[in-house]
Amino acid sequence: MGRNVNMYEDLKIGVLELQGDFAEHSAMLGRLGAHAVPIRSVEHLVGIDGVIIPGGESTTIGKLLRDWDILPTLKKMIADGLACFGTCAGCILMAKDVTGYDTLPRLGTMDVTVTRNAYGSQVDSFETDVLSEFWKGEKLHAINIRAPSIDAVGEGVQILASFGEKAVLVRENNMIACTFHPELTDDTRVHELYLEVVRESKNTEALKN
Ligand SMILES: NC(=O)CC[C@H](N)C(=O)O
Repeated sequence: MGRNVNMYEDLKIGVLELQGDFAEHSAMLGRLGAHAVPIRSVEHLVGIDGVIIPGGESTTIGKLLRDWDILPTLKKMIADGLACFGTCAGCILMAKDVTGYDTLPRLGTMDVTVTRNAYGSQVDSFETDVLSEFWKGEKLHAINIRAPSIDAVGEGVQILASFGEKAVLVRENNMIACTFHPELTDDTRVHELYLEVVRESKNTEALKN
């Protein structure tokens, strides 16, 4: 489509590799020319321009984030403006409120309320087209695997795509989250949007210094 893939080659994006579909995120970043940096310990966070929290099992990823002592540092970096993108379990880990799972160790940086497994169990996983307000009503194909739902969003949260009454892709300042899995499709739009958010937060950071 005439896109210059090298436009993101200066960006180093940490991909949390504790559990889940991190490899697909790294592959997507590679397609867009950005560098994927595996994050498995707190030292790996040094020098990254953004971070991706993949889909998987939020209870497992949350526990490992806590037990491997990555959680407090990463949480602070995101609160201080590091661009963060979470898909599915990643969205759950970013949510301030998780219905019925108050004690789930998580980042809790985004002003949204989510419910885990909102559409049922693994066998109820489904694919559908959703409406993307952000891309002016163009369709976005959403793969939902034991997906959470976003039930409420705070004032500072923009809804970028929705499915029926539910927001499925949201942004709050330096954070974006979705309940589906764009990394499992050929469509690079959501990752490109994220890399633009990374670029913006990097520029804001540069202005501060
Ligand atoms: N595909 C996914 O990331 C599923 C999320 C999972 N149901 C959880 O609660 O963590």
